[in-house]
Amino acid sequence: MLEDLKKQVLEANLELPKRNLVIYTWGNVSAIDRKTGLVVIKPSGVPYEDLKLEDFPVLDLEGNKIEGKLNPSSDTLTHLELYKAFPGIGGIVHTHSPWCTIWAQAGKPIPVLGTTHADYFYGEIPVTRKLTAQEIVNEYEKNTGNVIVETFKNLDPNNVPGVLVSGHGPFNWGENAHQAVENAVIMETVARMAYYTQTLSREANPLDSHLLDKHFLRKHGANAYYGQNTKEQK
Ligand SMILES: O=C(CO)[C@@H](O)[C@H](O)COP(=O)(O)O
Repeated sequence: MLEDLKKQVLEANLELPKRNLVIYTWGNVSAIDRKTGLVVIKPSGVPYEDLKLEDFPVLDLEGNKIEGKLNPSSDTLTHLELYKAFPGIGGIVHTHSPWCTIWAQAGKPIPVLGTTHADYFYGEIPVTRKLTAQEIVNEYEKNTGNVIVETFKNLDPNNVPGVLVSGHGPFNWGENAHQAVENAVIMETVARMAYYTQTLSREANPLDSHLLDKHFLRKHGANAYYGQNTKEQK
């Protein structure tokens, strides 16, 4: 089981440079086994081309290292806070992919300007508030996770599988590491499309809520709570 999880996380990490989401050793992917609560994450600072299965640190949700010689990613505590707060997710990815990072640095959420976005994210892609000086100085990575969880207090992370950390970059998640990376690739594409849409037309408006429902629901099923609009449709 743990070996399968390591294989999944290795493959998902190798997708990041392949999909042009990272350069050098930027970014990281992790996954969790919900039965044991064990997390496998990319080792810190290792070039993607040098990653080997035996390199992957294994931790518990409190951050105690169970296995692995190398140090876990510097973003580990952020991943762990998200696994604790979002029980439905099985994999997380963080990158500095350029288009999402541009929106994160501008401190702006990505509006739903088209059906491509609506197929994967039920609403705008939110941006967190900035961390306070205190939150940066003390437990920065843990607080980065906390500010993401705070951003989702009225949002379902299963319906919006990503966020922009203000001044930093994107975090995405999914049922497993592969789906988390797929959501990261899609969010990077949507970020670029939204940037150019707004450049072309300052009047570009967020999608009509019925169209948003239609596109998101037909892909993700009508069981989850999607807000007032969907209830009106029933
Ligand atoms: O967000 C950051 C740095 O700001 C990280 O994503 C690094 O880019 C990768 O760190 P490791 O996972 O190698 O520790």
